[in-house]
Amino acid sequence: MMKKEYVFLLNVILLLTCIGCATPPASTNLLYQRLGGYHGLELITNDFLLLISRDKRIVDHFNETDISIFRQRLIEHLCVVAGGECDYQGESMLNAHQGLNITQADFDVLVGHLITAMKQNDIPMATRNALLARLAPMYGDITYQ
Ligand code: HEM
Repeated sequence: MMKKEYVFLLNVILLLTCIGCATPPASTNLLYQRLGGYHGLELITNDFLLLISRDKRIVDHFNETDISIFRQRLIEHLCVVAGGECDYQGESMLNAHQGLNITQADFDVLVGHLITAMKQNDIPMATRNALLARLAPMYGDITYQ
């Protein structure tokens, strides 16, 4: 494993020691609930970050990233996208990814890891696809053309 990947992985592992610290916001939304609610999204995001940390094709994009903050923003963002009552405090997808030179291939790799993370948490295909359908329109804002 390369040093940068190792550091990223170490950060993720350290972070996972604090799982369950946040208070889950209440929500009645169906997709959000089908994803396991706030705790379900925490588990999916943890697995998602581990998969990213082990993937040398994309891990370098996150060299400067504070994994703890990134994890929290990801959970909040997925929560809002799924219709949960979270307060997303991050940037728009356009602002967050502008200038990062994210290719369409990078996007596909990352989405593949999200699918794997959902599978690892026993999220059924219909639910996985429902979330992906809500993320797909962000494609143009995240990748550079
Ligand atoms: C469906 C696709 C994606 C979603 C939903 C997503 C979501 C997010 C969110 C919520 C943030 C946090 C923004 C903030 O802190 O203000 C973020 C930041 C970021 N994303 Fe993405 N992203 C996606 C695709 C990608 C891809 C394909 C890459 C590169 C392989 C990528 C790399 C980054 C990086 C480097 C940051 C900045 C992290 C930092 O603060 O250092 N993202 N993304």
